[in-house]
Amino acid sequence: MIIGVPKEIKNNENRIALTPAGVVSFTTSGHKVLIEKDAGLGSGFLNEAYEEAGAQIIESASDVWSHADMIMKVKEPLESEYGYFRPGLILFTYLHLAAEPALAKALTEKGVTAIAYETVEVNRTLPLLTPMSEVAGRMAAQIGAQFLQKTNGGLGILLSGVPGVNRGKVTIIGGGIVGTNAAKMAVGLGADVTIIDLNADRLRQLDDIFGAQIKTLMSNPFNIAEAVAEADLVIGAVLIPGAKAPKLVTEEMVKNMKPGAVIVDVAIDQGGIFETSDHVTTHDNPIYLKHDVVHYSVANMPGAVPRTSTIALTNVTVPYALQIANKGVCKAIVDNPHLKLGVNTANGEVTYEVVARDLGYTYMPVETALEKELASI
Ligand SMILES: NC(=O)C1=CN([C@@H]2O[C@H](COP(=O)(O)OP(=O)(O)OC[C@H]3O[C@@H](n4cnc5c(N)ncnc54)[C@H](O)[C@@H]3O)[C@@H](O)[C@H]2O)C=CC1
Ligand SMILES: CC(=O)C(=O)O
Repeated sequence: MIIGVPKEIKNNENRIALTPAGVVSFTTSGHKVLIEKDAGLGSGFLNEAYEEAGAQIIESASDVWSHADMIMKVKEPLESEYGYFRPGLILFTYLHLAAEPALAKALTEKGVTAIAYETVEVNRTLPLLTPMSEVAGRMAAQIGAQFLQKTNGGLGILLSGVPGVNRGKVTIIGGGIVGTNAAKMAVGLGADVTIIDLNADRLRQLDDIFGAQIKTLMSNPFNIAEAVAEADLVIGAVLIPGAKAPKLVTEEMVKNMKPGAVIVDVAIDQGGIFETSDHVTTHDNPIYLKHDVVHYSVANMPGAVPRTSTIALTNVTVPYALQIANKGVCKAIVDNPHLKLGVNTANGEVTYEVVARDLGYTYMPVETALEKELASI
């Protein structure tokens, strides 16, 4: 198979979908890898390193897209890339389609087999999302601390406090991978941390991990309103896999926050959990003020720490990509039901149920969408 890796074009997206080590995994299995020139530079990987690993460096994005059987990316394709879509093309990347209706339309109109990293699921865990959630969760506490500084528009609070002065209050909504990693950093910074989740077992696990260093609360509108009003920093970390994020924090709750308090809505890639985080921001211009509250809603937070993130991401994506390359997409998804859950579109159909529901498509199981192809393997 020919695997193509274009340069990421999203604002300040410096990750790349394959490292030179990843290239070696493909070339030793007999595949050909095309890397767009300079695509690895942001992560510290030179063109020469890819060539030494056996890849071919290609000058233009369009040549990478048009010659590859499978495109590996990090972020969802942007509008300027939709023109490269064609029937039968395999796309393996983050998609977050429930928040990207135009992309869903382009993928289905062009018959792309699009496999989303974030919906590959193993025993109710999301192995291809986890490492980036670890990165974004850890960043969320650090970014919150930064924007709480008066000089950055915030309240002027040091999360640790100092002897004789209260610690800053951090409320984390969603206690999964992002939430746990945000809590680790916030506890490390000395903050007063509350984690809210809907899953009582998850709250028990968090209590076991952190003990008296955190408080836990069941997720309901009453508890959320109270914890949000008290907080200096609120981190949004809820996920319902594949689905548009629920708006758990209403505009009224945000109005009750202190002027200069900070919201970091990590869940913005699925649409965000705050009614007021109504648009995505970029690393170039990461914040805006609404009701005097600082909102940070960057959808590619790990793109700012690309060296760490590229290695962490490709550690987990390459084994799945190799299965697709070695077996072809149909045999790979038949053999691996976890990977099958990643397929969001195929042959013009939306094949992930909650994405279809949230975007108003008729859901078609992937076995039905790829019936003919599956019959011939
Ligand atoms: N902005 C960015 O750059 C990045 C964003 N993310 C996003 O962060 C979000 C969280 O991801 P993970 O932590 O990996 O997900 P996860 O699945 O590990 O955790 C989600 C948590 O939300 C909880 N939850 C569900 N409904 C809830 C409710 N109504 N109230 C409170 N809690 C509820 C679940 O019980 C679970 O513990 C996702 O949207 C993910 O795509 C991840 C990485 C980077
Ligand atoms: C998860 C995701 O969308 C990211 O790492 O950018």
